This record gives sequence, structure tokens and C-alpha cells, in this order.
Amino acid sequence: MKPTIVLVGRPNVGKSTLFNRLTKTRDALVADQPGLTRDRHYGIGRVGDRDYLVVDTAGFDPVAKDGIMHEMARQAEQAIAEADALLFMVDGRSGLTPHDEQIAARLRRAGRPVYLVVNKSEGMERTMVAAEFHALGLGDPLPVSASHGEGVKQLLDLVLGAFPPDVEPEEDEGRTPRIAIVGRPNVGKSTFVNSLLGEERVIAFDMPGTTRDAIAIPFERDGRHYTLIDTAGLRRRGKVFEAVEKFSVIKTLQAIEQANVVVLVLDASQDISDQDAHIAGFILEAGRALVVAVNKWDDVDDYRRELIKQDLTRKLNFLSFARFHYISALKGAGVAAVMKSVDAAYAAAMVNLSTPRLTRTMQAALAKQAPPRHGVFRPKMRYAHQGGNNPPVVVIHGAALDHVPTSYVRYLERTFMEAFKLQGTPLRIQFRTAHNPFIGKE
Ligand SMILES: Nc1nc2c(ncn2[C@@H]2O[C@H](COP(=O)(O)OP(=O)(O)OP(=O)(O)O)[C@@H](O)[C@H]2O)c(=O)[nH]1
Ligand SMILES: Nc1nc2c(ncn2[C@@H]2O[C@H](COP(=O)(O)OP(=O)(O)OP(=O)(O)O)[C@@H](O)[C@H]2O)c(=O)[nH]1
Repeated sequence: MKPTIVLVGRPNVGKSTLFNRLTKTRDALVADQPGLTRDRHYGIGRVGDRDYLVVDTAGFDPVAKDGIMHEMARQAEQAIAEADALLFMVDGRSGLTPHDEQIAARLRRAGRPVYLVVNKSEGMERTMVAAEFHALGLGDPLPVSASHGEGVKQLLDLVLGAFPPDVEPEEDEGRTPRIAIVGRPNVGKSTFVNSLLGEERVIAFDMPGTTRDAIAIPFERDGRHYTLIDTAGLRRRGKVFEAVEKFSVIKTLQAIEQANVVVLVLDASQDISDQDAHIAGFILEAGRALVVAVNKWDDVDDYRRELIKQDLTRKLNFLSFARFHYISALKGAGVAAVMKSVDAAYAAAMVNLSTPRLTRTMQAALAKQAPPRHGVFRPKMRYAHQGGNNPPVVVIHGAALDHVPTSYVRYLERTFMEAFKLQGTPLRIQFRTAHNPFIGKE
């Protein structure tokens, strides 16, 4: 499970600046997807081989009692409650303020590890910066400069060092697909889960409750085994499951990270919102296989159906690798079709691609359309092999591969996906440039 790091501090101390630095996307090519807008408050980060989630509680103000400030405070409270580590940011240039003291008082009661981060401390004497903030009683002040990047690596090492290493579960053949059903509030997730699990067998359903891990519900459908990653603390009441917790972005993101296949539920009776697009963006960034279920199809007329299809094309074009289904969870219509696509997407995400076939496919693509020259360099691609699953990673070896344009990478992605008939999973390409002086010479 990825640790969740939550940034707290009064306005203007540099939270967004640190957030941006901590979530510089792990994969620059993903960030280049047309139409993908990143959420400004929730992000995925990586240092070395460790992933983590970052939440920026911009606007957190424990003093605000009403209006929009109150709503933001409520969201910040939820984030604090779900945090694994809290980074309390203060401003080393303006010094300690009463507002800082109020926030500190709140955080001392949070029952979570708090790191006191003194920002804007570039060019300042370390002991000087730290001195006055010691008074907050939150341990050693940690000087950083978010805008210059100083001290950020050390901070991350300290914070992440407190968590056990994240061991990815072995993806052997005997494993069952892990599925997460996600979507914004009220789109019909619980209804979908009930339709899915209702008449099917739920195998031994125990709830640990105390572990950090999300609850997993094993079930069987048409003779196949799956594990449902729960996003909202589903509890069984009689024959149906219902959510016992409010919608949680953090739990949604963690479920996405832990799943093999994500079912993104959308509401056909509403326009695609920023929140839908942000959740979709995370699924892509996390590299998860995906099936989109456009729900409440029973509730909309032909005109509305046409509109929602246009809206989907316009706003979620970057999900074109996924299969879309138009369903009614309430009537159970389309749920079986969604599960067929889940199976196909899982198979695609876990595919084994042989080196000779990958290399042949790559060579055919090169023959059809060569990568463009970059200055005096002509990229040379020698061979390809598979570098991972979920998503499948194709590693291409060669020379002068640093400047292959995004459009060409997309062309290669499409070529591999079509050649191997991969449906429902994104595919990543990585380049390895050999530093052998003889490679790349004509
Ligand atoms: N000198 C210096 N300035 C910084 C540093 N980090 C951020 N700033 C500046 O501080 C100002 C506020 O930064 P933001 O990241 O927007 O602060 P914030 O805490 O997100 O503010 P809110 O969104 O209002 O909560 C900006 O002008 C930044 O350029 C730093 O390390 N050193
Ligand atoms: N017409 C119609 N209504 C539906 C359908 N699916 C769900 N609903 C209704 O939409 C509302 C929300 O459904 P839920 O399943 O509770 O939605 P949710 O996404 O789990 O909501 P949260 O728990 O708030 O995240 C309920 O009133 C459902 O009856 C559908 O296929 N058609």
C-alpha cells in the first residue's frame, strides 16, 4: 500500500510548490497525453522505486466556520484523518505566526506522524531557521526550499523510511484479478457492486478493520475468481452491500493503485465533471487496466445519450485504450458485458510478449515509418523486450533514443497494441540507450 503524505500549512507557505515537486509525474510521456488534466490537490509521486500519494490541503484554515472556507476545512480534516504522514509547512522567511500555532495545536491531536517542514530556507543558516520553530513542540524543524528543491530528497527519505517497503504482490498465474469499482459520489458504485455480487457467491468475507490495507472481498462469478478492492468500507446489510463511509478521494486512489483492473463508473444523466476526469487521469497515471461503465443508461433519452457520447469523446479521449459499456446497474443490464471486458483487460495487462515477436513488430513499424532525426542524431532502435506487466512495458534498446518525439512513441504504442491485440490496458514504452561507442555509428 502506498503511503499517503498530506501537506498542511497556512496560505502562501509554499504547499503547491512542494506538491508540484513531489508529484512531478513518474512518467513524462503519460503527462503528455492530450486532454489529461492533473488534479492540483491529489498526486502520485515516486522516489527510487517507492510510490506514494500526496495530498495538498490548500486553503486549510481551522478558524473558518462557514462558506467555502468551511468546506475546504472539512476536506482537509478528512485528508488529515486518512493521512499516513503529515507535512506541516511553515515559512522560514516570515517566521512563526499565530496561525501556525493554531494549526500545530490541531495537528498535535491528529494522532499521525507530523514532520515540521520549514520552507523557503535556501541560503539561510540551518540552526537559525530551526531555532524559533522548535517552540511548536513538533520535533526537529526540517529546512527545505521547495522552489529550489533543496532538502526535499532528505525529507522524503525520512518520511518514507518510516514505512515498510511496498512489496508488489507476485503476479503469478494462480492469482485472481483484483478489481476496483471507482467513480465520484452517487454514480451508482454500490448499486453496481450489488448487481455484481448479489446473486453470486461471496467467498469468506472477513474485515480486518485495523490494517492500513483496503478491504478485499473475494468472489466468484461464472466459475471465475476475483477480488474486489473496496473503496468505501462496504458492509453487508442483509443481502445487499452498502457504503458505510463517505466518498474518499484518498481511498479511491489507493484502490486504483492496488487493483489490476479498474471499473470507472460514470453517470449518463450528468455531464462528465472535473472529478470524473481527475479520477480517469489517475487510472492512466497508475497504468491500470480499465473498463468504463456509463451507468443509468435506462434513465436517459436518445438525445441525452448522443450528448453524453460527445462529452465522453471530448473530455476522456485519453481513455481510448479502454472499452466503454452503457449499462444500468439498477436493472443489472450490461454488468455481464462489463465483466467480460474486465477479463479481457486483465489478460491484456498480464500478457507475456516474446522478445523475437516484439522485435519483429518494432522492425516492421520502423520500416513503415522511421523515427525522425533530431539534429545530427538519427535514433537507432535495435531490439525490444518486455520489461513488466500491468501495464505491459516494452523496453526498446538502441542509440540516440533520448529525443524520440512523443508522437512517434504513440505510434509505436498503437502498433504494439494492435499487433498483440491488447484491449483495455495502457502500454508503456521505455528506451534504453546503450553507451557503446560502436552502436549508432553508420
Ligand atoms: N524563496 C522561496 N519562495 C518560495 C519557496 N517555495 C514557494 N515559494 C514562493 O512562495 C509563494 C507561495 O507559494 P505556494 O506554493 O503558492 O504557497 P501555498 O502554500 O500553496 O499557498 P496557498 O495555495 O495559498 O495555500 C510563491 O510566490 C512561491 O514562489 C521557496 O522554497 N523559497
Ligand atoms: N436510473 C438509475 N438509477 C441508478 C442506477 N444505478 C444507481 N442508481 C441510483 O443512483 C443513486 C446512487 O447510487 P449508489 O449506488 O448509492 O451510488 P454510489 O456511487 O455508490 O454513491 P456513493 O456511495 O455516494 O459514492 C441511487 O439512488 C441509485 O438507486 C441505474 O442504473 N439507473
